[in-house]
Amino acid sequence: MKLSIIGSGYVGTTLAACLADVGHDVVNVDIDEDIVATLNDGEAPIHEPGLDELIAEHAGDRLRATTDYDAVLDTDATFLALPTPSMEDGSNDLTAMKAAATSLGETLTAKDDEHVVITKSTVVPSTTEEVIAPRIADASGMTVGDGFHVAMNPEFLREGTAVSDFLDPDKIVLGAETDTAFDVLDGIFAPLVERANDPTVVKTGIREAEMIKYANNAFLASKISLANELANICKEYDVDSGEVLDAIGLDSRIEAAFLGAGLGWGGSCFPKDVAALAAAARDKGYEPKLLNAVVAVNDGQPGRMLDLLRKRFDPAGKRIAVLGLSFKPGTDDIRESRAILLIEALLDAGASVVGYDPVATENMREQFPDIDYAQSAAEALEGADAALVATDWDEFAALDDQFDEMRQNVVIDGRNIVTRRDGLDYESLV
Ligand SMILES: NC(=O)C1=CN([C@@H]2O[C@H](COP(=O)(O)OP(=O)(O)OC[C@H]3O[C@@H](n4cnc5c(N)ncnc54)[C@H](O)[C@@H]3O)[C@@H](O)[C@H]2O)C=CC1
Ligand SMILES: O=C(O)[C@H]1O[C@H](OP(=O)(O)OP(=O)(O)OC[C@H]2O[C@@H](n3ccc(=O)[nH]c3=O)[C@H](O)[C@@H]2O)[C@H](O)[C@@H](O)[C@@H]1O
Repeated sequence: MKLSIIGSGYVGTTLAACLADVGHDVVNVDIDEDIVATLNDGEAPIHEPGLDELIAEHAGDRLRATTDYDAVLDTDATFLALPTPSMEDGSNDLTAMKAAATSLGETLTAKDDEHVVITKSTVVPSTTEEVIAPRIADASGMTVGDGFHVAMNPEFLREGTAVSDFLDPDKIVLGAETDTAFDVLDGIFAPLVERANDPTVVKTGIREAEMIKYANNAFLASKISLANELANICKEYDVDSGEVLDAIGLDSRIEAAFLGAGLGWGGSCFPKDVAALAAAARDKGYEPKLLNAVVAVNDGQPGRMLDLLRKRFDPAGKRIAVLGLSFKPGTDDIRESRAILLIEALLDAGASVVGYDPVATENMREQFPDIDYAQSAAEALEGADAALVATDWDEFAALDDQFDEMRQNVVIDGRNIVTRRDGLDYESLV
């Protein structure tokens, strides 16, 4: 099939490369000329394992990019993969979605046959039908179900494993209200389903599809916060939380994934999506008590880590190494990284901070240009009074002699990853 994708960030680019790889002709439309040029040069505009290879293979053939919305005219369906960031009150900022819907509608006036518009972005229930569709209709002069159709296909990929998550998903959720829209969705995903490891295809309504995405992320974030709360209680009773969480994860009703206790969840999605779901609930007069608590537990973890440091000494004037700056291992993305909160708190307390991360240093330097950055964990530890471990990069598990170069031997581990050994004043957050 011929497909267009508006927005070429983490999701749009992965979607484009993977849909080209399963045999579709794909064009990416983005307002960012640099991204378009990079894609047309056969390179990935973002860092994701496997993405460079797919783009190099298909660019100029089944995959191309442009800033010109007219490219959608030669396609059967358009995905909207635009950012939906948080506003002050937590609700979605739909500026990009609205702008793209209007541009798309204006373009579709020149299209003779029916077109299907698929929301890929994470949006609260009713957005596709009440915000996106009316804008396309107004700008195109067409009506939903006659000229164009809308659908919703939420995305569950994780950063760092985006390509493999997309090509081998647990489930594919297709939300639509018309047979035409379902037929097009079937045509798009059939080659992927055939190639993947037997994913379940969930066919549902548009609002249900929108909600499934939030429910998925809210559940995962809640699971981590519950693990953190249990681990915090374990710590009060000198109980090994790792053993407890590993054991409960053996229960097939609980399952081991996302029980990793520690500094909590960050990234571009969990914080934004839990906030948007809570705001959407409040908008309808429902106070989301559990979601509020899930956020509160998460927000409390960095402060607990600082308390463990303060138990040793006042950080004012001390040199503190922050190991790990990205929001999780395997990515250079620092959005909502817990390390940011640690660095802010350390600077407020008058400490001098040296940060180290295998790949995220340059991104963090933009946010904190005035702290020190080390080229290696060993360099960060040299002369430091304490080390705070913020991200579970594998290389931190292998640190050993490097700790001997610290001025004081305090190691506070926010991810339970450092190998404990004699000679360290080691304490895990949980
Ligand atoms: N990043 C992730 O891991 C996941 C993100 N999502 C959701 O997918 C959506 C997109 O997220 P990302 O890809 O991370 O965003 P992103 O910020 O990486 O990329 C968005 C792209 O849209 C482009 N853009 C903005 N306005 C435009 C317009 N009017 N016309 C054309 N292009 C425009 C930007 O230049 C940018 O390249 C969000 O709703 C997000 O919540 C869902 C699952 C995973
Ligand atoms: O909606 C999204 O954008 C995506 O959000 C998450 O993906 P992502 O944010 O890339 O990364 P995760 O691996 O889920 O990690 C999120 C945060 O939770 C933390 N985490 C994860 C797992 C765990 O056991 N403990 C824990 O603290 C990580 O350190 C990280 O800060 C979801 O896992 C994806 O399914 C979803 O598509």
